Amino acid sequence: MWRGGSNTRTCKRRFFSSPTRSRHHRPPYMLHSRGSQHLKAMAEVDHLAAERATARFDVEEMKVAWAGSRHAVHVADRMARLVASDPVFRKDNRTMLSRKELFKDTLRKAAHAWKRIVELRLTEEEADLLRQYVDQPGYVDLHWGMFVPAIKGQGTEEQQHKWLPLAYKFQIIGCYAQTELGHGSNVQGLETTATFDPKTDEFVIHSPTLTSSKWWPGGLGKASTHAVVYARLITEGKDYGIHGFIVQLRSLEDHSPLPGVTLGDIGGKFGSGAYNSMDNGVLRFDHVRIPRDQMLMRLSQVTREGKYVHSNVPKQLLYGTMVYVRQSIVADASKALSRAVCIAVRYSAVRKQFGSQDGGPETQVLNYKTQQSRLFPLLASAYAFRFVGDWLNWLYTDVTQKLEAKDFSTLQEAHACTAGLKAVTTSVTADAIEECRKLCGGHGYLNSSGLPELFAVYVPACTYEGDNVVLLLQLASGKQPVGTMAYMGKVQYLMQCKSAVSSAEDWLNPDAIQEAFEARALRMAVNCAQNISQAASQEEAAGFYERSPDLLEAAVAHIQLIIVTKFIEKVHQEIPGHGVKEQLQALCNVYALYILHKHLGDFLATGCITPRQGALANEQLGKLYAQVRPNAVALVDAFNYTDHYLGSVLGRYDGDVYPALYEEAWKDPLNETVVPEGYHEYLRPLIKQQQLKLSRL
Ligand SMILES: CCCCCCCC/C=C\CCCCCCCCCC(=O)SCCNC(=O)CCNC(=O)[C@H](O)C(C)(C)COP(=O)(O)OP(=O)(O)OC[C@H]1O[C@@H](n2cnc3c(N)ncnc32)[C@H](O)[C@@H]1OP(=O)(O)O
Ligand SMILES: Cc1cc2nc3c(=O)[nH]c(=O)nc-3n(C[C@H](O)[C@H](O)[C@H](O)COP(=O)(O)OP(=O)(O)OC[C@H]3O[C@@H](n4cnc5c(N)ncnc54)[C@H](O)[C@@H]3O)c2cc1C
Repeated sequence: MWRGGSNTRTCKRRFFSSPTRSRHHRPPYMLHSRGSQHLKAMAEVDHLAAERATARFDVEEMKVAWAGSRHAVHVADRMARLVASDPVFRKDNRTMLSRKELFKDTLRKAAHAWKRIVELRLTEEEADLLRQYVDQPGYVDLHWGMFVPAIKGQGTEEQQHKWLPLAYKFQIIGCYAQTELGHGSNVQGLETTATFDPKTDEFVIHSPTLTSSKWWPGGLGKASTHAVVYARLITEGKDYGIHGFIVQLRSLEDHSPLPGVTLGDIGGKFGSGAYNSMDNGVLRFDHVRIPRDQMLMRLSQVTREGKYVHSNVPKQLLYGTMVYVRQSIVADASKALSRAVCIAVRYSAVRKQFGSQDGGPETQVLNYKTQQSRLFPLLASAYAFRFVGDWLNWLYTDVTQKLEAKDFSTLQEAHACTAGLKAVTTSVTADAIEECRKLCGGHGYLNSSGLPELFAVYVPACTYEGDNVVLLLQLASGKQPVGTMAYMGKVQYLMQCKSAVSSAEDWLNPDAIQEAFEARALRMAVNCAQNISQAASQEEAAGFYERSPDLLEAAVAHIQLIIVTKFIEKVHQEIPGHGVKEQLQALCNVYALYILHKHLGDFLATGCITPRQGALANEQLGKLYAQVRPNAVALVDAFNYTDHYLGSVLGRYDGDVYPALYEEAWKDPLNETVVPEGYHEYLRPLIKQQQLKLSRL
């Protein structure tokens, strides 16, 4: 939800309380009852009906393909409607609230969501969806998304037994306090200390410097009572590096900070509304004592005597919570992207410009080839990210099960894939939301389009949970040709193969696409490896550093190959529903050929394809856009988003955009009075002064 709070208060103030408000200042259609009846009648018209009629596939079945199962469609539908119909979850003035009002509104919504979850005895799946549709970043995201998973992943059974029930019932509220003012990406560089005191069997948590202040954790600033704090473990005079500790921050009686704890909010963030609903916080410790058993001890322990014992597991398991969150961020990318694309496609079908010579209808902007070539790749990317997200979720579940059985063989692959996919999908999505804003012309810049706030909320995903560049470099440092890197085992073939494409249609062959993408990714990786060894005769690290810009591009090529591969695999599956498979096939081809066209330099420079084959790919892309065009609106309908969730007058399901835009404008606080505040102080004297000057001439 992008906006929040009750609309009643603003309406009353707007229409009945203002002494300076003129009746004639209302929108014309609100002046008499006939006007509003007319508006109602208009609202019943589906302005996009003609678009929906041209779809060549079964939209209901596409909803199933998008959601993953019939059950998933059904549950999502119920939860979305539950939220949309509840006045507490209204979100039509969020960008106009002050920071304090917005934060209080977030607390209110979170409390109400919890009440509904308990009253309706919702399952975990339903509760997650309900929170998703409430759609306002807040402390609960970190409580459920990071605090609980950190305890589950890094706590012993006893610790889980003690802390999880408290967290599940909201008897405590937790956040994830890792990043510090001086260090975020470099986790090993964190400065907060946890020194074991064997005399009292406690850890002393301390912030030795200003730069060691915890800085950024969501939910920390005002809401959390507890945190999982990452600190350097020091025992018997030795520093054992970063470990997690459960630390109580605030009183459970009156919410005041506990002795030795200094904490607050770090201040306003990018955009109005947006992520300002979240209380990202600052936290300092002055020798705060916690019992020894509040160190998360699944991976390593400190004994009563102060001895450090490390279980026989990779130390990177400490980063497990981040891997978990990165895979959910990939799933989320397709949601954010599909929302923006849904708005832009529907509005582009409604919006008309030019094309009429004789006063007849103008052209829908969706019919312009340039609009299609900017928009349809984003539509295809939304589907591509959805399916690769499903696969990543499978990979994560698989690695988790293996870890339970002490099999760590796929840990590195899971880290590389989550890091790389998180980086690529969030960067593309952030850029795509901005592109959708431009695709909606001037109206896209209005808050009521929903796009500015969607962008402002989404864009930090490129930074949080690992800066995208840092994560891509992690991927680039991967060494073994296993899992998704297995194609590297075909090095001899892929280094010399030549694409057999000789016509535009040949690019519809998934094998041709797959081979071109594999050869490009492999050749870029091999080029990097060769350049690294040439750049640094003595040390590999120096060469890696020197060639890191090229490594980034090679990492992106590898991730794009994974996305294309998983889309192709999806389309190969049995997919029920008239025309559904064909549409997905077309979108898969759009995605792959668009990437090929956009990165043509890579494909040509590595000699995977010829310039002529590149031109044929572009020719085929144009044909695919024409194939997508009649299905575009139905393809975004398949996302199954309610108007409430979309939060956009431009993306309304019925396409009745103009009355909605007009009505929204009048809700702005500036329109509460006809004559603005400040007129008598600043405008009138100015005008009068000028008039006086003129009269003297
Ligand atoms: C919460 C739910 C979210 C859902 C998302 C929905 C979004 C919806 C929008 C709004 C809703 C609001 C919700 C928003 C939530 C925001 C949450 C944000 C929370 C945070 O940001 S928490 C802080 C995150 N911080 C980071 O990510 C830091 C990044 N840095 C690192 O990860 C590491 O420091 C590093 C990986 C870059 C380097 O680590 P280091 O120990 O120095 O390691 P290296 O020497 O480079 O590598 C050593 C070795 O380890 C391997 N390795 C590294 N990491 C991992 C890992 N995670 N798993 C496994 N293995 C790992 C590495 O490859 C090396 O291996 P090798 O030796 O080469 O074999
Ligand atoms: C909205 C939001 C919510 C957050 N929530 C939380 C939370 O709940 N809990 C928490 O602990 N943290 C949280 N964070 C912090 C977040 O995880 C960090 O900001 C993130 O990991 C990036 O680290 P940094 O800020 O130190 O960036 P820096 O590492 O300082 O990055 C600055 C620049 O340096 C570049 N750079 C850094 N290292 C390298 C390198 N090795 N090679 C090349 N370039 C490099 C980066 O690409 C970037 O351009 C949040 C951040 C935001 C914005």
